[in-house]
Amino acid sequence: MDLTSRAAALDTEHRDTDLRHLFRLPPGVYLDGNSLGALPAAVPGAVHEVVDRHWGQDLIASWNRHGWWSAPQRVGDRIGRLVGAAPGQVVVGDTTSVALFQAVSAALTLRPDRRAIVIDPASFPTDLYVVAGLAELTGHHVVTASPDGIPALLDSRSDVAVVVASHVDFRTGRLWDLPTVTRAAHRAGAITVWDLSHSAGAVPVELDRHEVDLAVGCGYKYLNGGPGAPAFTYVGHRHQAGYVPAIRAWHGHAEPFAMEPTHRFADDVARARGGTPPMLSLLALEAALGVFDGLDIDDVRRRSSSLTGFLIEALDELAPEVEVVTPRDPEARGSHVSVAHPQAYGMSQALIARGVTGDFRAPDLLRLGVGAPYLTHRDVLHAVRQLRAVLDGGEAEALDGPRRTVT
Ligand SMILES: Cc1ncc(COP(=O)(O)O)c(C=O)c1O
Ligand SMILES: Nc1c(O)cccc1C(=O)C[C@H](N)C(=O)O
Repeated sequence: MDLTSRAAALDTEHRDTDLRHLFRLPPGVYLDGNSLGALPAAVPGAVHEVVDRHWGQDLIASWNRHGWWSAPQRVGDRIGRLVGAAPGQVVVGDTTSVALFQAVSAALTLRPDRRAIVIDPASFPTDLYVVAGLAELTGHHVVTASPDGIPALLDSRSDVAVVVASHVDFRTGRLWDLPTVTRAAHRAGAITVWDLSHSAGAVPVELDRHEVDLAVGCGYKYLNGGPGAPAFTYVGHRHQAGYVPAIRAWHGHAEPFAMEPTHRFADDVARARGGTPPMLSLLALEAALGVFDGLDIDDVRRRSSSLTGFLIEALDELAPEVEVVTPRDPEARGSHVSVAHPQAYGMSQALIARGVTGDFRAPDLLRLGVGAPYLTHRDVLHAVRQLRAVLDGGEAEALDGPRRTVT
């Protein structure tokens, strides 16, 4: 079957999970949902309501009347369903960087006699920076290891307090073996902190089932919460009593309105709350999560695997000169596909000019993110055909100048 017919057949096979009607999509093909997810159609109205009625009319009463106060945990539970966390273990509020700082700092206090933090050196830079800064502050030392090397490393040392790793590598799209790394960490007596930014809303995580300790993740990628949407933090039930993050803010106090001069942690996951959350963004995220109502994360995953698999197939057939660096094994792949090419920057720019938005990651990667609910196999094929045209027309070479991109 040719690629056009395959795309049509696969779109028919996956028609139940085609949720494009729930999004506002501009013309073209958007392959950057792993950086900023598309706009769910319900969000503009919800934000208007929050600004106009909650803020504009009801003002301060909205904290109770419109459930502002309970939103971090209410929205957290909705994200929890997507990452395999039973209610009462997820809160939403800070940026991912701050959430990670808080989670790692709390993990260190759970293992006070250990001096090492292990982190994947290929982590998203903010994770490396946060961990390095925290280690400097506390006198811990940082040891780097790729997730597939972490179990062996842990078997050889007894000083590791925390293991920090991303479930999906933001460059290659490699999906790491979370259960194996988590089990190895537990054997070694260490706490795991997973960054789920590139898996939440795209890949099943099953946090409770795998007894993950702590996790954080972005709200604006596959969860489609919008630019600057707050991040989430997961604190497994068994760690809640001992969860003591470095920044003790008043929304995490046992009795915030007692206005006591000293901090006392709430005795549930509310203790992971920070200061006042960004309410407009938080409620935009809540509206965006409506896309997943009635949908199981396994349904999203099936669609995503089919789309990324077909994307690789089309690249192999139509653009064999680019090197697919993302695993071909669907079990080892997140929801984006990256290709390496010396002119990847020019390719990304030429594709954008043709209405296909992916992104460039230095030094030589073109990343194609698949927000499965709003993409079709036809879209994916169109994108690869545009890439073929870019290569044939020498467009990548022409545009491969200074790399000024911010995305
Ligand atoms: C794995 C990972 N962690 C964290 C972040 C970002 O953190 P923040 O929301 O603080 O900018 C990103 C993307 O920007 C990411 O890909
Ligand atoms: N968070 C971003 C931002 O504030 C500006 C530009 C891009 C981003 C991203 O999300 C990048 C993304 N985490 C990545 O995987 O590269």
